[in-house]
Amino acid sequence: MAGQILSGLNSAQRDAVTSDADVVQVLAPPGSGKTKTLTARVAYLLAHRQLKPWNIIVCTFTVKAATEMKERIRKFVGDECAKQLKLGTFHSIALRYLKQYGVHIGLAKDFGVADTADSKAIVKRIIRQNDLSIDAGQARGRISTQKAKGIDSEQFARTCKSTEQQEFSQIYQDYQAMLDASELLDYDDLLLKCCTLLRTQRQCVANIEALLIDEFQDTNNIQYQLMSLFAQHRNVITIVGDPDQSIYGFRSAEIKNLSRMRESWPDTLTINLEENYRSSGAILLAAQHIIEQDEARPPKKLQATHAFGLRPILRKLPHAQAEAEWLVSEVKRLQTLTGNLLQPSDFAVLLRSAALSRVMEAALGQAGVPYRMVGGSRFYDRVEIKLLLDYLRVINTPTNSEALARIINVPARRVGETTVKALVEEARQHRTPLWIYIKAIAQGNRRSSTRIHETAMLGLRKFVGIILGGRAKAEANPSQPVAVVDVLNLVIKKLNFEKYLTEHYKEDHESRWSNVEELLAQATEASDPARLQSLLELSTLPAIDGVEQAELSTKDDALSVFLANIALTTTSLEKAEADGEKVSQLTISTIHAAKGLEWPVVFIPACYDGSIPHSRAEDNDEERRLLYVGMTRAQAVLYLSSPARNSQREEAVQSTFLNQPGVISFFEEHGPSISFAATKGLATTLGRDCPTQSELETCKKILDRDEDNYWPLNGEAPFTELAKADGIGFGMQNMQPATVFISTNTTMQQAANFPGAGLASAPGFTSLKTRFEEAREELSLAQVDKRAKSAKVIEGDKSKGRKRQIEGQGSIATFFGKPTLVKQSSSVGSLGSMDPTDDLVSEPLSKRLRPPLQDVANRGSERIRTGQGRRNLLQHKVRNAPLLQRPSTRVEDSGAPCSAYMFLSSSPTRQEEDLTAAEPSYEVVRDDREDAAQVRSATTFHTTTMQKIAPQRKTLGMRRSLQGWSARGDKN
Ligand SMILES: Nc1ncnc2c1ncn2[C@@H]1O[C@H](COP(=O)(O)OP(=O)(O)OP(=O)(O)O)[C@@H](O)[C@H]1O
Repeated sequence: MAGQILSGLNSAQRDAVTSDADVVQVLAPPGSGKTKTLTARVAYLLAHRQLKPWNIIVCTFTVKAATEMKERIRKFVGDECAKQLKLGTFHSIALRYLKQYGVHIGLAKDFGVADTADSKAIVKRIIRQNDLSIDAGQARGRISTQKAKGIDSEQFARTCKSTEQQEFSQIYQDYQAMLDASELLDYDDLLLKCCTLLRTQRQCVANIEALLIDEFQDTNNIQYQLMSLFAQHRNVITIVGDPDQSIYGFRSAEIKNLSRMRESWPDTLTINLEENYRSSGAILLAAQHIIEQDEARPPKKLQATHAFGLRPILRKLPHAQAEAEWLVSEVKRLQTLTGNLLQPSDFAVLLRSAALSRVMEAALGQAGVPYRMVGGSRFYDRVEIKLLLDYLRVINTPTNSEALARIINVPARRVGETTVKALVEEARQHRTPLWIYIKAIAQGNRRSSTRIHETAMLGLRKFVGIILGGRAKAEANPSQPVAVVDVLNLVIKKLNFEKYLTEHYKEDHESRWSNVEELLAQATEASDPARLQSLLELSTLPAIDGVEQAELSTKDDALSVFLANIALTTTSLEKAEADGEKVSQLTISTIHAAKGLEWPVVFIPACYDGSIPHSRAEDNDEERRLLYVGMTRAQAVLYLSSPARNSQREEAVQSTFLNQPGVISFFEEHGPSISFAATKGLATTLGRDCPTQSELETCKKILDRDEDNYWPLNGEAPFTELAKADGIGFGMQNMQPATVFISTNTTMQQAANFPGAGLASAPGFTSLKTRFEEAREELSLAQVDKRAKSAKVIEGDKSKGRKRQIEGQGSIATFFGKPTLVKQSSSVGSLGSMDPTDDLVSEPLSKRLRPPLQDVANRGSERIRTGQGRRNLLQHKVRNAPLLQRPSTRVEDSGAPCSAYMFLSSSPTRQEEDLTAAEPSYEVVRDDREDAAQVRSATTFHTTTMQKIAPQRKTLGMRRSLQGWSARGDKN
């Protein structure tokens, strides 16, 4: 049995599993097998040391982790034995003890558990009753913080000094008294009371022979105390953790608990695991570089067991929507070019904030990529979004009685449930739509047979007023299309929606408001006349002789079309779910909720300041660790990206963590070329069978664009967008709403006067086409030059046949399958001592794959323009199309520098305060509240989102839009 348990473990892991030490700390970086080791140790203690399962406590951080661990242990020791383990979250184990022994500390036998909503309601009542000025949400949070520190209401009362503290202390005491009177324990109490129990009734845990804890770095003070109390008789403790992955400081997690433990048990044996079994060397190297920016952190070794693999990607995009579309095109490109070696379930999009998912969901939906949300709801399922959409639905179609009944008293306006029921029934009896019926009552044109209280009548009038106001707004200017965003803004204003969210969702109102901001951004897009027109054109069916066709117009139908798209989106999601389809799905998750998980391909979009590090984060080091956790979820391919403008159209600056000197040298600027060798490498890293070369060749033919070369590397708009501005086959009205730069000495005014093709002939205007031709020529000359140099460096290079290798990118062939350059999985490459200035040929692989620092500094547009790239590993081939950087400030023919870049946007920019980056609203709840229901399937096959209608999308991803350019590029 022991042999079976230990097989597949490395020697450090075996040492940890079989150690005779009483107290063992296994400290190790991500993917080094901590959880695997802990699981094996439990099995070992049961099988080899003959401990009884009911005498072992195993604490995990989430229910999911507990379930997975039990499953793994079951495989070693059988179902019966595994079932008897005390295995679960801290909260669930505490609850078991309190249920069984709580009477000893005066707990009622049938005490209840107050959930978050109950707790909030109690605090609110106390504040109202005492007419206090403290914000209820904050007070609830403070109570929880105090409890997490093990400070009860009486202890707090003894120490408080200021009036403000005394006020809070009063709330804390009253709150606790109310819980006690109702025989309720809140989540924090479960831990606190369990501590009290185990302190006073030590014999309750007299049987405990061993205690094991996963994710120890995220334990808080009270959990630490509980640990000591569980183990108080034998003091046999094994913990696994990684200080670099401590990301719950904002929930009072104490990273110091690790050193505290060593002080409490000086004989603690610390075992470090250094080998990473999850990620490719390149991913580890980049992640390591990021985490090492924290200088206070003790240096640690991290060794890759996989080959170097594909260098992670740090991609710049012009705006959030482009970022989402690029992401989807990369998913499809990778999936197709690897011959379906990668399935959608192999991809994860990890977000700093839940609100960021809206743009991603829309793009995935549009492309028909099935996805699921981990630990949260899809965007349109979020309460605040559903509510606002219901208002828009009723404004658009007041006879939608279903939606009307849902919102008539939300936010609460004293139209109680009984009144609503009565009104619905009366309307039904009179065969009148509910709206017509209540409007008549509210306007005094009809009397209800049920008595409606005066306050309810006021509420009803208010509601009718909002709907009528919305309708009036929608019809305000009969000659203009309905501006969906104006109607939505009106509803938000009339409902005083931000205040409503603040009052009703104390703990996460900011992230909910961010969702509202996202919906506003979407409504803004939908209000753009050009987009509306295209949408209507797409909706219009061909005329059929003899069948009368209603004519749709942007003027009257904007709101309907907006809502219909959302409805179709959600309906297809629900249908797929209802059909119980088991489809491979991409995962969208917050980084917090992704902890402990892994995927072959990981995207971390929105890497800009304000998002990560988060604008409201108090601890930047914790934000960096969060990025590190996200990056180390990736096994084979890691994409980081940042838009120049976020979804609110505000300027976004790439994350400070990624802007540090040297960081760029760990990343590619674009997605990888997927050659046969690259696919073989991916298959090796993932332990999968590789499709044959001919299968891959067939797959390749499906794609028009087999490289990540649509969006320029510098984060500006693609050439196609510029071409539109230049009138090359596109009308100005079809322009991307994003930024469009036009190098010209015309003024903004002139540009406005010369829409579309007119620009090209405006006096003094240098055609974009001309500029790009010039720039392209410059580029190709520089690259021909560079290829010649590179050919000298690496004699006999045979890579000419490769599709393209973007300048500066290490050859994929060098990453996989070439013994001289690649360490295969059997060889372990240390990542500890890389010097980026070392020479290419004589140094270890990981050094060779990094550019020299001086070149790194030169990267970006200048490098591409002049062709001075970092050293290439093998001969490269210039990319075939339009990865051109836009010409930077140039000297005009006249000799005068042309610095007056025009900045045009076809849709208005919004002025609102930055609320994009919200606290994650669906992070994993690390206690018993989390359950399987938090992983929601969201299979999508829809292609009906607003994005689909955007004309410029026709050029995206799989379709080649600039055949002429590509063809010419190929000749280079
Ligand atoms: N000795 C080993 N040989 C091969 N694979 C291993 C070994 N140890 C762990 N692994 C694999 O490495 C991956 C990561 O393991 P595990 O989840 O236990 O790591 P972890 O240290 O807990 O990671 P994290 O801290 O990121 O949650 C898993 O796929 C696991 O099966």
